[in-house]
Amino acid sequence: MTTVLDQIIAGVLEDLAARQDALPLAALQDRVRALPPALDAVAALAPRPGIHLIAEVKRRSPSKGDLAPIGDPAALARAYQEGGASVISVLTEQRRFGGSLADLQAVRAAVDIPVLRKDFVVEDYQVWEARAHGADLVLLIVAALDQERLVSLLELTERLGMDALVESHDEVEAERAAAAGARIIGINTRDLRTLDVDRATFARVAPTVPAGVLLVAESGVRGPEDVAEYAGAGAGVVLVGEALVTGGDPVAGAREIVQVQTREGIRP
Ligand SMILES: O=C(O)c1ccccc1NCC(=O)[C@H](O)[C@H](O)COP(=O)(O)O
Repeated sequence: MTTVLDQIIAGVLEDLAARQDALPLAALQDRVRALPPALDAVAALAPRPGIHLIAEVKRRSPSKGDLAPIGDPAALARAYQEGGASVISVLTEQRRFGGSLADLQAVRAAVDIPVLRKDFVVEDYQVWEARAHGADLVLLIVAALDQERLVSLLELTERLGMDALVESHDEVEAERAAAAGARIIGINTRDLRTLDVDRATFARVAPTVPAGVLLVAESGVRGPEDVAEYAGAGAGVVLVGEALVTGGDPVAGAREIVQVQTREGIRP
């Protein structure tokens, strides 16, 4: 059966082929070599008494359709940074999420904290492309990659001085992420088959992630109570999209999240 993920990746690969025709890998690599080093996302997300926020620039989604008209992604990212975000996530997938590499580049130029390229990365070219447009880390979705590909993409990010947020949806995927050597593991509580969010997934899967790995709770945050729930189950980082772009005041929205009082849950 074809899943939503399969359909998204099919579109991503078509668009990727067009970009590869327009700009061969060697030329892309030359651009990357001329850049300053990537920022250190692991350091930016290091455990602390409070929660870290990865704030997302998200225009549209398969589950919700149009979320918000984001006229100026750079201004939105600056607002997130002002509100206390530690990392900015930029959805660059075009067909389903309305994002672009231009959004990524604009955000990179606007903030001085690490920037995540959030996309459906399956080819080396996309990692080089992410770095060329200023990303410091990329999303690698375990469900989209066999283990060999996951390991080799992770190695490429390291060679480029980048980090990866390795996303899992269940215990088996979290184990694969850890076995691949991921230093940042996300547990996405949105089921990729149904697109439904079940926040309880985080508390179920989190204990299977080894100590010392940065643990990110992804999706489904509606407000501070959900952040507190994820933090209580061990998340040191939350990734939030919809609630921030639809909330009306991104500075206040980000601030409200990073000010959530965390207790003993967050892992060292
Ligand atoms: O958001 C979706 O509908 C979606 C569907 C299929 C694959 C991925 C999808 N979202 C990507 C994300 O992981 C979220 O943008 C991110 O976790 C933020 O989620 P939220 O705060 O619930 O907007």
